[in-house]
Amino acid sequence: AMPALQKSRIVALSTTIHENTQIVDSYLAENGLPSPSFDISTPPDLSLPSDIAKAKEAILEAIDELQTLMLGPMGKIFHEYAHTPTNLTSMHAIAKFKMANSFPPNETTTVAKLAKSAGMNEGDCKRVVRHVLSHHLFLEPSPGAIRHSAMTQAIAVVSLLREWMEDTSENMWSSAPRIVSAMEKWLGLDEPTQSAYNLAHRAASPGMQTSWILDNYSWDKYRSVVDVGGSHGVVAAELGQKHPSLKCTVQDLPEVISAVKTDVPNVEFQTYDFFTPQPVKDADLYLFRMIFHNWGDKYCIDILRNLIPALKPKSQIMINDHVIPEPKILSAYKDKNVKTFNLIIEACFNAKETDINDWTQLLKEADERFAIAEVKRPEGNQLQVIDVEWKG
Ligand SMILES: C[S@@+](CC[C@H](N)C(=O)[O-])C[C@H]1O[C@@H](n2cnc3c(N)ncnc32)[C@H](O)[C@@H]1O
Repeated sequence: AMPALQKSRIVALSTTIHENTQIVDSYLAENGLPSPSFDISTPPDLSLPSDIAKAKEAILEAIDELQTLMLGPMGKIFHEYAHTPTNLTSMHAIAKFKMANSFPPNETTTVAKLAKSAGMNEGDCKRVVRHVLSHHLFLEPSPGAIRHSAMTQAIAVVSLLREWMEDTSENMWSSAPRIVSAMEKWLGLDEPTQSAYNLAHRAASPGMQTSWILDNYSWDKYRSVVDVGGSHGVVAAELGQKHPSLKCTVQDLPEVISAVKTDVPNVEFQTYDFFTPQPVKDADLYLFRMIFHNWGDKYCIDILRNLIPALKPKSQIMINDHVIPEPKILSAYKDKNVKTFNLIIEACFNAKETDINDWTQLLKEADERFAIAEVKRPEGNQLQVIDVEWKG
């Protein structure tokens, strides 16, 4: 018998792209949504139901691998991998000079006019515009005419996006060139280079939604919850609203608590430094959402030990944070995001992302009575939940 013809990897990938693109396309057509383009008719964010989002993920994963294979080893390094710093330079300029905000979405401008309203040197402006045009930020419908693309419009409309771009370029990536020197110089040291850096706005980014923990816990069985480092009450506000009988306390540093604007129903805000003993005794649940990843091990241990005097037998501790998945669980495409974040937090805080073995070790080192009851990995969410029970 003839051996079955084996599809090569690149053809298998192109088939994945083809089939899943059809799924996404039919969904958009059936729901009267615009087909993605660079035009400003494309909204800043397209939310898809989970089965369609899965097809989209499959496309992106396959494209990523196919692109790497087609570039080849040297091509990948020269023409893709090494380009990141240049992208950051133009991202910095776009955000800093508010270039996307300097003319309205429906108008056409020129480099000269854009430079003037953004307060830039014309030559610099031209170089930045040329670079970002190659990434579909701005469009050039005819030579010299500059219009908004879907991307620059998103930057203009979503002010948090522009702020995030500026913040990332200035505060995070500015330390990138020094990470390797630091690795060389301070082998394994735990000190944060910067503490209490408020990343609360990241809570809104895709994959970090609060909805999973809100919807998948029987909150009604608790009477009191303390959200340690709870910022402006991202989680507590919703808890207080949905479960009025629950007593919610949000704790954070004075500068964060004093900026809490509105009166949030059923939520009490309290100034507290988590490197000092926990003042709220005997709560049913202590929540730590995106707290530990900012700190090196010895600081995490300190935070945990400061909780002990407040705990009663069977107190619950919920850790909602990044847990590095076991090798091979994520696709290379998703893994890139996780590992990038890992380098960012090393750059900013000298902290590390931890896998489940590291978490187990860390809790044990803090105190043998911290017992992991369950680890949950909500689908489509970058944050996992580690349920810990106090065996005191
Ligand atoms: C990444 S944010 C997480 C905020 C919130 N838990 C969430 O899930 O969106 C870290 C929070 O820890 C707070 N924080 C930093 N150092 C602290 C300290 N020593 N005591 C209490 N809170 C602190 C920060 O102000 C910030 O609100």
